[in-house]
Amino acid sequence: MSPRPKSLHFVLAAGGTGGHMVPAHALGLELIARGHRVALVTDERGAKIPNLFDGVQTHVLPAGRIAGGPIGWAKAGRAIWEGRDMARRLYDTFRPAAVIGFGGYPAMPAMLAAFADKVPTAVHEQNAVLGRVNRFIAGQVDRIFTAYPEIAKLRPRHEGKVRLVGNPVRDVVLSLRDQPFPALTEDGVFRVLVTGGSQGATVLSEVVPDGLGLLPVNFRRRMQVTQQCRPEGIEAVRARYAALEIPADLATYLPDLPDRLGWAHLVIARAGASTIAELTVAGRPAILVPLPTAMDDHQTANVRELVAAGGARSIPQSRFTPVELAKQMQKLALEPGALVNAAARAKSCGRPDATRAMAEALEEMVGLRAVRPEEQAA
Ligand SMILES: CC(=O)N[C@H]1[C@@H](OP(=O)(O)OP(=O)(O)OC[C@H]2O[C@@H](n3ccc(=O)[nH]c3=O)[C@H](O)[C@@H]2O)O[C@H](CO)[C@@H](O)[C@@H]1O
Repeated sequence: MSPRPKSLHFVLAAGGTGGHMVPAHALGLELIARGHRVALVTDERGAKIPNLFDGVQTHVLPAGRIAGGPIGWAKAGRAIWEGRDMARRLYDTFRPAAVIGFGGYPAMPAMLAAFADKVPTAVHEQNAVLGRVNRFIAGQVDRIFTAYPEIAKLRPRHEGKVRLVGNPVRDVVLSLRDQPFPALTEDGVFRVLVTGGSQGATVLSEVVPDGLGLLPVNFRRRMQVTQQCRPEGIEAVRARYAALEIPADLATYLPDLPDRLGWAHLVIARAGASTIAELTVAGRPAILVPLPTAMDDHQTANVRELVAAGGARSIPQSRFTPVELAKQMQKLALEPGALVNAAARAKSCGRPDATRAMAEALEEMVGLRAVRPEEQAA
């Protein structure tokens, strides 16, 4: 056991989607539990996500999106510069030992300020493809934490600073790992969780109810659905499930999603990085529909490992129809043993140690603890 490190300050900088904020939050709690102090830098959206970072000092920075031609770039440049100055003022008083970026545009000014102030830096890449902001600053940071091994292969020149840790998930998701897969009986309830990531997904509202409606009636009668819907589609989804007589609990956001995950026999979802991390930590089989417009098609890249392991099926959005969904559900849910087998395979892809590994590597980076020999070899 290494000696207890002294308390330091860490700044976490994350764009405002759940995909960036959830792993930042998990790391933040771990650092606080280890006796450190944490400040969060994000945008307006990130500061409003319910139940995250309550009690942690939060700073909203202007963040420019690099898009829209020369006028857009000039506007973005001004916002980033202004954000960088604000971050430097924060660092003057907060004195961070390191600044850790989780991607997204608000991370950019925080990282630029850290470079200017010569504060040690790290980024965490949740996806199987390096995101735009992370790619831009990869050459300058001290560590690149990744969730997928592909990143080191794609960027050989950064290999020495890449650490494969996985995606940090909430403790309540971690606790699901020790629980058995929910009992499945031929006449028992079959529970389905449908989620489109932190912003929801219209295509799931349009296709899933009709797809479930095509399943054999004796199976449909046993089904219970929890579905996260976009607000504009929620009433149509409610009406469709009522017509199909499938009990469905609908919400635009599920703050208790981890409990619902523990409850579910099958998940139908987008392929955001945290969703996949949660499925693999908990060990839940899934049918995934990667978002086709995700930057560099990163959601398609995210599903590869899990699909190859047999823990999920992936359907490209262009082929995601009620008939295709029903077909895949029959294979996964109605063939004896297939679901439990897929659950075990999903679990084999989990990296439940991500948060602790990342916190330890950060402490090592700022010189608080020695690297153990087995870590050096990893
Ligand atoms: C639309 C988009 O660009 N999505 C990107 C965004 O993630 P996005 O936020 O869409 O999706 P993720 O799957 O990564 O994360 C969603 C998180 O929100 C939580 N959740 C979701 C719905 C809900 O009702 N309740 C709830 O708690 C999930 O449990 C999960 O922890 O960043 C990820 C990480 O860079 C990327 O992989 C995604 O492609």
